Amino acid sequence: MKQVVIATKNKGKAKDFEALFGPFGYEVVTMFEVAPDVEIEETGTTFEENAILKAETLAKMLGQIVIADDSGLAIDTLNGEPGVYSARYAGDHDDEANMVKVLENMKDVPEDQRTARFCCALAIAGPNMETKTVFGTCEGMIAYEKKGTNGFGYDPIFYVPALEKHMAELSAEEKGAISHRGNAIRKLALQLAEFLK
Ligand SMILES: O=c1[nH]c(=O)c2ncn([C@@H]3O[C@H](COP(=O)(O)OP(=O)(O)OP(=O)(O)O)[C@@H](O)[C@H]3O)c2[nH]1
Ligand SMILES: [Mg+2]
Repeated sequence: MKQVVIATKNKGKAKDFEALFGPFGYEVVTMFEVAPDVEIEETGTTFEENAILKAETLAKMLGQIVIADDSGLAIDTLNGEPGVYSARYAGDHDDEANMVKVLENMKDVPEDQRTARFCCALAIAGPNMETKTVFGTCEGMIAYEKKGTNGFGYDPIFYVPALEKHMAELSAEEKGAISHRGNAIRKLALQLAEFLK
């Protein structure tokens, strides 16, 4: 089976990518398989910078093409927070604490001011090629409470008006059809066949 290497240690992202790449016959390989002891420090101030950092670091180490994802939640009334710090907003990769902090910060915000979007920068890097980035978003609202058990991160508190559901109520396939990650991947689709052959 053809493989695509993703520079991630986030199991939720890996599941999202499996749903997106699986139908095209690609097996998703993550850092858990190819570089479990490697920690890449995310020192960038934008999603793109961090995605490039992760993709180029692992591509150099492995000598092969790698895709990286840097993503997060931008809430309008919080001036774009948690943004690039989404994974470490309250506790380091503590999804529960992160959601509690958002709900607490938003508890007095009326419905029409609860707009937000998920953002995803993907970088693809490898030997003898110029690194390329694409960006995808998904518009929604911050709910007043959690709903659903699928997905990861802030999915239980992210309401998707178009589907009248919280993101965590969607299957991985349904999420991929409308998500920031799915939208970014679709922008990369034309290049992917060429890069990953
Ligand atoms: O509800 C969510 N649904 C999503 O679809 C989603 N995508 C991103 N996020 C949040 O943003 C952080 C990314 O930070 P991030 O790009 O640094 O990734 P990460 O540190 O989790 O893994 P890695 O890929 O860096 O190894 C994640 O941890 C989450 O908190 C999401 N939340
Ligand atoms: Mg990270």
